[in-house]
Amino acid sequence: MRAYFMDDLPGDQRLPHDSGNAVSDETLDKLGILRWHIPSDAEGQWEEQVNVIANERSYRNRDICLVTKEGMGDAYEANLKKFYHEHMHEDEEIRYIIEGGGYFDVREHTTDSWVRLHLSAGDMIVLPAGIYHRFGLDMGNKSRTLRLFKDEPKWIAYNRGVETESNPYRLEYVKSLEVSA
Ligand SMILES: CSCCC(=O)/C(O)=C/O
Ligand SMILES: [Fe+2]
Repeated sequence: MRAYFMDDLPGDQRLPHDSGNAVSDETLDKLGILRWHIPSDAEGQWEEQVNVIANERSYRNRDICLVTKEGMGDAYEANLKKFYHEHMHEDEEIRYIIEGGGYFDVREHTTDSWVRLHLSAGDMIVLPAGIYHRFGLDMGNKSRTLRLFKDEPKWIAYNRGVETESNPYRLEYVKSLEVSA
């Protein structure tokens, strides 16, 4: 996984948009982002390692999300738009990339700039509840991603806005940033 500040220049969102400023592990830790690399081998041994993390962190449910034109059919364009719209969730966003790749962009709170996390096969991340983020494909146009959940699989996105600013999970996340500052 590579982490860097985005350049915010116009152009295809699937391009790297790399400003050349890398983001340190310390910054990612402060943002509350957990990350691992577990090589995605054909024998499926990766799943055993993912299961260890899932058990430790009580992730009881899972599904696979295939983000491709073929996988999503008529819903493809609408889903891509939805995923790339800045939002937060009331649960952690736990993702393991089985195949392909993509960008998880997260907001760095002190500057409100986008930090781009470029994930490829074998990368696993946990985004904390309440963090503003978005997801987009890279130029490979494909991601097969394992999604883990503490409870039943669900996907509820709260788009950034006045109302979401007072969401209790957002407030709790903002408070956690103050404590770690
Ligand atoms: C690659 S998983 C689909 C995108 C998603 O679940 C999400 O919440 C993006 O922020
Ligand atoms: Fe999300």
